[in-house]
This record gives sequence, structure tokens and C-alpha cells, in this order.
Amino acid sequence: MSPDDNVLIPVTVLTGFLGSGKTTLLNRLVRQSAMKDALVVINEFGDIGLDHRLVAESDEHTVVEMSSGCLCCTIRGDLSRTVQQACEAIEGEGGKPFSRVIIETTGLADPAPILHTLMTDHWLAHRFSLDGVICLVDSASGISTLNAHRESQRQVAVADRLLLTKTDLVDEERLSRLANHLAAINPAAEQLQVRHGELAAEHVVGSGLPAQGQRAERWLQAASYAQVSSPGVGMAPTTPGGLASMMAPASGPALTRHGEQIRSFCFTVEQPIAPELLEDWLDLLMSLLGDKILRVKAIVKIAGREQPLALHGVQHIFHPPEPLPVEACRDGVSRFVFITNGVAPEAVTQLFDYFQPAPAT
Ligand SMILES: Nc1nc2c(ncn2[C@@H]2O[C@H](COP(=O)(O)OP(=O)(O)OP(=O)(O)O)[C@@H](O)[C@H]2O)c(=O)[nH]1
Repeated sequence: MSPDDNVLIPVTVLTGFLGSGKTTLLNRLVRQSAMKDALVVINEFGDIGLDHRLVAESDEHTVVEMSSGCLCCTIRGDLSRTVQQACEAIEGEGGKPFSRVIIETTGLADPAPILHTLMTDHWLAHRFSLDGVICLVDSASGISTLNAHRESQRQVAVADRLLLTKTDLVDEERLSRLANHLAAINPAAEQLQVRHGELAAEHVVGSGLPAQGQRAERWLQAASYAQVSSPGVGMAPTTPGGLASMMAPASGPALTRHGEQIRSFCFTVEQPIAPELLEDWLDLLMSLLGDKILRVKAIVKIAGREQPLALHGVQHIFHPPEPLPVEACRDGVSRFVFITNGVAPEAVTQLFDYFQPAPAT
């Protein structure tokens, strides 16, 4: 497979805490036609991986295992190598190129470094694009796991879709408590219930940035978030002390009860944004607060440009902006969705205004 083919292969990241049902789901998925010619990468923690043995093998898809450590922290290079070797092997055998890739993370993985690897590894980034992050949550133990484990909160926070598994083990009341808890962390992610891994593959693959304007709005789900808008030119502090105060940790009640203070909000800007302002703002925001910004998605109207842009970032790393059809931003309003760990919306909005040109006197 060469990068000149110019068609990026979609990658779905399947995450979820230990025992949440990832392997059970994967086993059902690989039997479906949407998974024909897929590559399944299973990351095992420890030397003796078992999960890959539990996923059905067939001629229709390929399963490879990475077991040298936790994919999120120690072996980023291995992801590139593993996928590369699998591609070379299938080509060597005269097989069809992979139609898609599914990566099952370990239950303890923070998905952000995996997404970074997909975006920044030269070989991967030229051949693959992130389709979506799917996070499984055990309906029976989900709330206590979220309260106890920061990795679980991060998995939920960055997901495009949440699958509530083992719903046969809980009653309606408990299920709705979990659903509310998850919505407080990630209000836009669609929630689906799954029993024993029974789910159509279409609910797992194809959740990424769509090409059509209508669906781009659905991808952003801006209305699901608390809304903040630019306070306006001249409102931002201009002294260094003022700038420092913006960067102070968020105060006041967090949107969730978790130690991580995961917050999400949508920042709207009514006027088209000058490209250099956008660049300066995001550069400074990411260098000051990048490790606290778990995910950013945006549809942006750039001044002097007809087509809006889709922006998509994980912590301080952004995908190259993708032009969208004009209909994706009919009202000309730019919308930025932020999912953060303890960053107050004002830090984002005031920093934006800091870069606005001063009003003429
Ligand atoms: N009752 C019930 N059990 C389930 C369901 N889905 C999965 N399980 C069971 O939950 C256990 C854990 O499922 P796995 O699919 O191995 O979970 P996993 O996320 O791959 O686990 P790790 O590899 O440890 O991260 C297994 O015993 C499954 O049979 C379900 O919907 N209902």
C-alpha cells in the first residue's frame, strides 16, 4: 500500500476499562460483513496475551497482537511497526489491502497517546485517518470505576460513542443513573446499550468526520454543550498578571464530581476568524494548557475563505484542518467544542480576545 493511493484507511479505536466487554464485542463484530478485509490490532498488557486468541480468526480479516507493554505509554513505535508488518504481510501474500483497522486498547490505556501516534507517526499519518473512538462502559461497575480510575474518565471523555455493556445485569434505574453520569462527562457522545456484544458494526465504525455538511453538524453536536461566546473586543486583560490569572486552575463547581474536573463546553465566535488569530490563539492555548485539553473539535469560518474548516485535536496535537462543504457552517458562526480537565471556559474565551485587534480610537 502506498501513500499515493490518496485514500486514507479509517481507524477505529475501541477502548473501555478492564473487563468492560471489548473482546466480547470484537468477537461479534469480526463476523459481520462491514469488517471484511479489516485489520484488528489487539494490545495486550503483559507477556502472555490471551485476548487475541479469543477473537475468531478467518480469511476475511486479520488479527494481530501487540503484547510488549501498554500501547498508550511505552510502545508507540510498535503500533506503527505492527500495522506496517501486517500491511506488508498481506501484500506479500497477494491479499487485498485492509479496508479498515480496529485497535482494541488495554483496559488501562489512556487513549490520547494512541490518537497522537495515529496523527503524528509519519508512516501511519500518510495512510490512515482516525474514524472514531468507541468507549465501552460496564453498566454494573461503571460508576464506581469512573470514580476510582482516572483512565476510565479519560476514555469516556474523548469518546465519539459510548457503549453501555452488560445491561442484562442492572435495572432501569441504575442504567439511567450511569447514563446521566456519562452525559455529565461527555454530553455529545451517543450512548448505545449492548448485551453480550450484540451490535451492528455500523454503530462502531463510521463515527468519524463525515464529508457532507449536514453530518458535520452532527459530528460536532455543538448544542449538547454548555455555551460560551467571545466576551468581545477589549474585554481581555492586557497585563501579564491578567494573562496569568486566566491560566489559573478552574475554580467553582466542576461539571463532574471526579477528581479530574472534566468539563466540556462549546465556544462560539459570531464573526469570521482571521487565520493568523486562529493560529496564534490555538498555539498559545495548546502550549499553556495542552495537557489539560483532552479534545477539541471545531467547525470554523475563516475570514476570506468560502469553505469552513473542520479542526480536530487531541491535547496539543491537531489533525490537518479539513475543508468542509459550505452548508456545514451556513450561519457563518464558528463553533469550538472543548473537553478539558479543569480548564475554565473563561481561560479559552479571554485568551481568544487577547488576540483580537484593539478597537480603533
Ligand atoms: N452478563 C454479561 N456479561 C458480559 C457481557 N459482555 C461481556 N460479558 C462478560 O464480561 C467479561 C469480560 O468481558 P471481555 O470481553 O473479556 O472484556 P474486555 O474489555 O475485553 O476485558 P480486558 O481484556 O480485561 O480489558 C467476560 O466474562 C464476558 O463474557 C454482557 O453483556 N453481559
